[in-house]
Amino acid sequence: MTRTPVNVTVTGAAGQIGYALLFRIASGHLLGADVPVKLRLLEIPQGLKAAEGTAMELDDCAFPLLQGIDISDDPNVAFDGANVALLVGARPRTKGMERGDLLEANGGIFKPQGKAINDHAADDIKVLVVGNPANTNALIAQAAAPDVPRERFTAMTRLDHNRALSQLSKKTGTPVSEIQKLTIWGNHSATQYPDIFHATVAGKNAAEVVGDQKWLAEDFIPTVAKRGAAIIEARGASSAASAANAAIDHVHTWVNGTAAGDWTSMGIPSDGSYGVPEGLISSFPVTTKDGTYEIVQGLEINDFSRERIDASVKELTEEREAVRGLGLLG
Ligand SMILES: NC(=O)c1ccc[n+]([C@@H]2O[C@H](COP(=O)([O-])OP(=O)(O)OC[C@H]3O[C@@H](n4cnc5c(N)ncnc54)[C@H](O)[C@@H]3O)[C@@H](O)[C@H]2O)c1
Ligand SMILES: O=C(O)C[C@H](O)C(=O)O
Repeated sequence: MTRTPVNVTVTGAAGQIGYALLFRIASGHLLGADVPVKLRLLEIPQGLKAAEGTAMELDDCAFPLLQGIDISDDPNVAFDGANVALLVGARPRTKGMERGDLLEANGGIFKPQGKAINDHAADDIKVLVVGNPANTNALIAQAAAPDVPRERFTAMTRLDHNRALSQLSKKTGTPVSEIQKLTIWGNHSATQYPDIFHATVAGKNAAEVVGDQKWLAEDFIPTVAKRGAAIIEARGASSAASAANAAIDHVHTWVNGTAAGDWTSMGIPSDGSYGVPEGLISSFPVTTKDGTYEIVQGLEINDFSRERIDASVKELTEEREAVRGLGLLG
């Protein structure tokens, strides 16, 4: 193994997603079975001891690809030389907290982290924001990193994409491996729109195979969009292993490419495609190749889809206005 190790920074490393994520990164699932990695773990001071415990366990796995683990509570150290950054740590919403308070609290995390990425990360840095509200946190970090190409800041909607695949698989009795071209549009929130109109199930149009608009509107879309809340209700904690799995999928696809004839969903800065205001970090159908991505163009958007995409984009626009009002975008 002669390759230079890839530096992967993970924030919130001592949290539950961090615990589900780090072992898979170290075993080669993020970047590939032949790519050595160095882990940089960022935590707040209270989280450092638990992060050290996780690092001890990582050592005890003797992963051949893992070439070092550094732990810090200083973003300038943790992002130094980072090639991939997974921003997982965020301020959760607590009782009595208004949406504006949540955005402001997260601004206090993602603005300095964006600046540290700007000042210290490697030139090829790729950023995935997982911590909620993921799309707007990504926007805040991006705004604080003017020297980094803006398309390197992405937000995670791959968990929603995977949830949609699984629901459609169950409904149609088709393995997920035979479902392609699903799309999540908009925000990683209850307003997101999982779109099956362009999807195929064993090569046939998914909406036609399902043939049940009522199921689509009243079952599929709310089940996918509210799945995060349903998991919290059932587990007493938000999704962790599935979120970590989706983060692995997101970066792996970004770096290694989408399969021919398929696409994935990523929260990315809009270029104005499909009427999504330029600059919003919104989920789109994308293809990836050689570490870059492109929005799938030319899809026909019917009225049913248009209404739902617009509703989610409206929410994103309001979030952007709120953080702009808090001075977090400049
Ligand atoms: N986008 C998605 O699909 C998706 C899915 C699931 C969860 N999430 C979000 O991911 C985030 C993390 O979830 P979790 O279950 O791991 O939470 P958690 O509370 O178990 O862990 C969060 C960790 O982040 C750390 N942290 C807080 N502020 C930090 C900072 N400034 N720098 C570094 N670390 C910091 C905390 O100490 C904690 O260890 C939450 O915001 C959650 O809502 C997103
Ligand atoms: O943490 C949450 O609020 C839910 C999470 O974003 C999820 O989709 O599982």
